[in-house]
Amino acid sequence: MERFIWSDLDAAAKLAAIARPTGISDASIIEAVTSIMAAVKMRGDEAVQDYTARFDGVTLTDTRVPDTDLKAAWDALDKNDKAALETAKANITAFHAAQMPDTIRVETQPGVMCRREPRAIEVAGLYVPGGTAPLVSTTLMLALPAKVAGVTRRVMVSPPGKDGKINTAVLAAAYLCDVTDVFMVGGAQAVAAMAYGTETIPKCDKIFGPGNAYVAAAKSLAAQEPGGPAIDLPAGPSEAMVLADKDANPAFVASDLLSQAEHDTLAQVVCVCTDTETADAIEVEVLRQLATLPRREIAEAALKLARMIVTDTREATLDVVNAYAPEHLIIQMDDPDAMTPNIRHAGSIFLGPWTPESVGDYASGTNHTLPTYGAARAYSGVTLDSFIKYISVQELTQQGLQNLGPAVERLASLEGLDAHRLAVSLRLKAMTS
Ligand SMILES: NC(=O)c1ccc[n+]([C@@H]2O[C@H](COP(=O)([O-])OP(=O)(O)OC[C@H]3O[C@@H](n4cnc5c(N)ncnc54)[C@H](O)[C@@H]3O)[C@@H](O)[C@H]2O)c1
Ligand SMILES: N[C@H](CO)Cc1c[nH]c[nH+]1
Ligand SMILES: [Zn+2]
Repeated sequence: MERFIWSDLDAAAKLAAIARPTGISDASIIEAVTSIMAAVKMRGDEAVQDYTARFDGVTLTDTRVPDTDLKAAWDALDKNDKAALETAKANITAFHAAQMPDTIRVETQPGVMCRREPRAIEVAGLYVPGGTAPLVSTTLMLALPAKVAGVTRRVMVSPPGKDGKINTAVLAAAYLCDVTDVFMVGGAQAVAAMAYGTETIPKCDKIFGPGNAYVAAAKSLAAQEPGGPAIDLPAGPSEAMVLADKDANPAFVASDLLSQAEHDTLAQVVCVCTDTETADAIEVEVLRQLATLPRREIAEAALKLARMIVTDTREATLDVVNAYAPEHLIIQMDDPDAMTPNIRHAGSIFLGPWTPESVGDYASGTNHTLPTYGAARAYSGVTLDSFIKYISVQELTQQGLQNLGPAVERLASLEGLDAHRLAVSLRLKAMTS
């Protein structure tokens, strides 16, 4: 891991020390994704099939997964796997159901009643990654809140494997979470299909979910289209920042760093440590654990982008966090929760030695679809609210319009919009005639 002593760095060197990998925003990725999206817009399913053959290596004439396959996948699942999925489902459902918003009602002044009513999105497109690992858990993280929110149509896409099928455990999870439609499509072509609609894949109102650099680029391009879908958030290759002090367990810290490094060659992991000896021990542990991992080639590539930043105070440590805005922030320091109020930017926080990052990835109840690449400065991860929008409603009594009308007439006049003013004036006049 490249090492930096924070207090030795000037402002520019600090920014360089916490720079994101450039590969994610490569012009070549944007160019490739732009042409995939244009082709799917023009040629629909035919283009989706061409790209599936090119990128996933399978020729599919029908991408829809029949409902009977979802049930069969669930029935065939090992009972311990079923139990684990059910535990995750219960916790994720409980945490997201508690986020259900109520109608807000305010009488802003006498006779002027305003309210805000929640409504679920009608058609949600859920992207479940499957390029290098079948992310069974992402099915739960997207489909459960969508169902709790009341989304009518919950459309899931995921890339097919070399056998021309979606991984069975992903299909079983789709059954458990009551997904309404499943299609075997991945990458930018899947996002394009949900953005524009094809002969078989419905056009979605909003597209959700994480993915690699191609998926993330496709979502952001789709959101820029006039009349295009909304998107949840920029959720690209995974990131973790672990904060450690002299008492942190180096093996625990290393395991959290590696758990995100193994996701993608473009994943970035950063350790911020207040003690040089502990930093050394963490690096030794990273190499020791790395050697045991089946996905060590991916993790090894990601570790080339990794950073070890040595700070001398808790305040300096917090400065690094807020400047980086990590997707995951794991705090293995004394009194970790005392740091939370001073953290302005992070997707999800994991406090103390007994909270490995993996619990949030799978089953604590929080959502693992989280903002990457510094987007935590402005975005939250997926919540129940991501599947909900709000309609505002107002109703005035006669007295209400008498009270408020004169202000509205003045404001309309200030803007030179006389029809607006008249809509009030003629009603006020009607009250007195
Ligand atoms: N931020 C989050 O909340 C979060 C959560 C889970 C996973 N992730 C990230 O999701 C990603 C999953 O990536 P993945 O690759 O395993 O699966 P994926 O499903 O995101 O991507 C696979 C697809 O990428 C496309 N693709 C691959 N190479 C291509 C190329 N050269 N040109 C065009 N398209 C190409 C293919 O269509 C393939 O089907 C990882 O980066 C992981 O870190 C992020
Ligand atoms: N760490 C990922 C979010 O960046 C989520 C995930 C799914 N499976 C394992 N991990
Ligand atoms: Zn993970």
